[in-house]
Amino acid sequence: MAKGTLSLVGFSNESLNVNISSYGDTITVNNLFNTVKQQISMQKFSFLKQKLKSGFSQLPYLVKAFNLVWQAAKKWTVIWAILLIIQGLLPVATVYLTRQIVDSLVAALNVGVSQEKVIPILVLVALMGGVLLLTQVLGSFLSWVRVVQSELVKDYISYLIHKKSLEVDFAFYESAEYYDRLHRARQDAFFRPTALLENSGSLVQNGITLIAMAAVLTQFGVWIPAALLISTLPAFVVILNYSKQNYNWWLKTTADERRSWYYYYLLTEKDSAAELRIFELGDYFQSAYQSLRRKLRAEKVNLAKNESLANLGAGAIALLITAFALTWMVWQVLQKRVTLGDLALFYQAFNQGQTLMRSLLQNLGQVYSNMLFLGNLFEFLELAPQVIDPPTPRLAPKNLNQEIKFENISFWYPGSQKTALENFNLTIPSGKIVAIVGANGAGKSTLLKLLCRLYDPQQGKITWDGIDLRDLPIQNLRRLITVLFQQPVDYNASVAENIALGDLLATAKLPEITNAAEAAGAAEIIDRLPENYNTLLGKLFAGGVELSGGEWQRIALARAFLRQAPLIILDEPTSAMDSWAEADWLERFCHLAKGRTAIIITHRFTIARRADIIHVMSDGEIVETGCHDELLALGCRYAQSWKSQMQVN
Ligand SMILES: Nc1ncnc2c1ncn2[C@@H]1O[C@H](COP(=O)(O)OP(=O)(O)OP(=O)(O)O)[C@@H](O)[C@H]1O
Repeated sequence: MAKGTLSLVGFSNESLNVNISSYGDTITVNNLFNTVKQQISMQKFSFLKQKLKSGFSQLPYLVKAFNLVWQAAKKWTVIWAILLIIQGLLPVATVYLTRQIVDSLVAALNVGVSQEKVIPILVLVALMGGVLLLTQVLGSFLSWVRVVQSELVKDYISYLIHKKSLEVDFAFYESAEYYDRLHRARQDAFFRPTALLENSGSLVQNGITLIAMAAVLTQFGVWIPAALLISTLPAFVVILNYSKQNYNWWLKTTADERRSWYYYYLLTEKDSAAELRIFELGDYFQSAYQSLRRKLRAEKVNLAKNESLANLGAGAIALLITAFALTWMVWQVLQKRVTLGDLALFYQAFNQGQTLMRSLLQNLGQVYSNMLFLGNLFEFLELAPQVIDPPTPRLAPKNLNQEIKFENISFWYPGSQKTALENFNLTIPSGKIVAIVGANGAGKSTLLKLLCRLYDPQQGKITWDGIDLRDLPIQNLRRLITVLFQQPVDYNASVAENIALGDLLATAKLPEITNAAEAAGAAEIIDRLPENYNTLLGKLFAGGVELSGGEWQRIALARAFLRQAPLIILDEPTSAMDSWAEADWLERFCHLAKGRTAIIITHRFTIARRADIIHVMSDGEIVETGCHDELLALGCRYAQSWKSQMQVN
């Protein structure tokens, strides 16, 4: 086939002529432009539609934000709205009074100054003074109202964020996405709703003043309010554009921002202070922080520079239009078509109108920007947990009478490819001490998390005396269990409070607290403290006393023991204890656990040997079961590990 060349030989608005030379024909593509134009306008239209759609999609947040502010500060919001309306009308009064004063002065000067003429002028001046004073007074009152309102809103938002943080699944805390969301939700959330309200308020207030000013200006020509509007449009486009750009930048940099916070935390907190010194990691993390900040700062500064330049351009256009309108008005005065009072009124009204228009558009831009940011807060507040109460819960048992059963459980952590437990079966008989031993990563702690319903298994079920755990109200189930976690929390509070936190429902008295401390082997440690049970623990607050790892562990054990739950789960309860303390503790524990069911997850065979039943776990499966002697006789994993631990000891 001959190769053809394609050349453009001419075009008009309506048609395009294309010559395909090898065929010697000139093909006129009639109405091609029309089609292209249509397509462009369609594209423009759909772009505009998209913009409007994305703008409108933020609108529900406006309603939600108002609702949030309303819930937080009803009375103050009403006062605020009334003040705004009054403040919106006051500038118009000022402009009118200015005209009256100038015109009365000109008239008085023309006919000669007399008492008759001066008194009304003085009244007008006094009125003007009154209006200005009222503006000041209302302004001050309004700023106070805003402070009250925003403090109430801040606290209400904290409440909502805390409530949601407690409500979401435990799994959320293990995803970076959750932290990004939380970071975004709380970073600006405290001031955005009030800012949104303030912007909307100013929008209304400025709107009222502007409409009144526009009405005043219309008497000099309809084109003047139109010129006002046009002069500020470029600024509006700049505001909208940069609000979106700033927001997108903020979204994009959340992970980097969080990482910089993390470095900041490592550099300033106690948890990392020792390692940073010993391994000389200070400079390393400081330079990591600085380089991240440099990158973020450069991007932010660049964005701000472009915004300033765009604002400068928009300001220049506004200035040109103002100059034109003023020149026209001066010309009108010279032509004696308007009075000097009119010129004063015009100047004031146009000037104020332009400032108002700019701030009105700025308000609109800020409303838009605040809505974008608030979207994150509302998205966060809408996170729905998966581990929830059943629609028709079963009556929660008071005790464990028969057994807990893991039946064909398969479980993998959200986002993980590897199954932590596969087709897993286990029975925990009531009233027994059951030890679970096994290598790191065998799945021991996972059992604990499933039992407390921090997660639900993907397959199979766990039953409590035959009742599926998912059929019980979560809170009731958790009240049946007391847990000592592998890394318990060291609360910076008094010893008594640290222990009492184990069961707030029981409002524990000192005798119960001391009993729990005795059982955990913590009583002697507490007796040595300066104020015994009233001693403040931790170094976060003045006067606090620091404990060793093992001492903290015993306080946490006491907290777990305080809760009179039928099931006790202990995850590595003696990992921070010396062997003497461990033997002593074990004695007490076996006594305390009598009549209750206990699951002890441990690497220490000295603990495991005291259990009624020992399960050996490996790779998410139970590989051996029996009491200590039976497992030794079996001569497999347990027996080998026992021997090697005994040799080491
Ligand atoms: N939050 C998590 N997300 C993804 N995988 C996890 C998570 N927690 C644990 N795993 C994985 O699940 C498996 C079982 O972990 P688990 O913590 O139950 O082990 P373990 O027997 O308690 O170990 P250790 O004795 O070290 O405490 C491991 O392979 C671990 O890597």
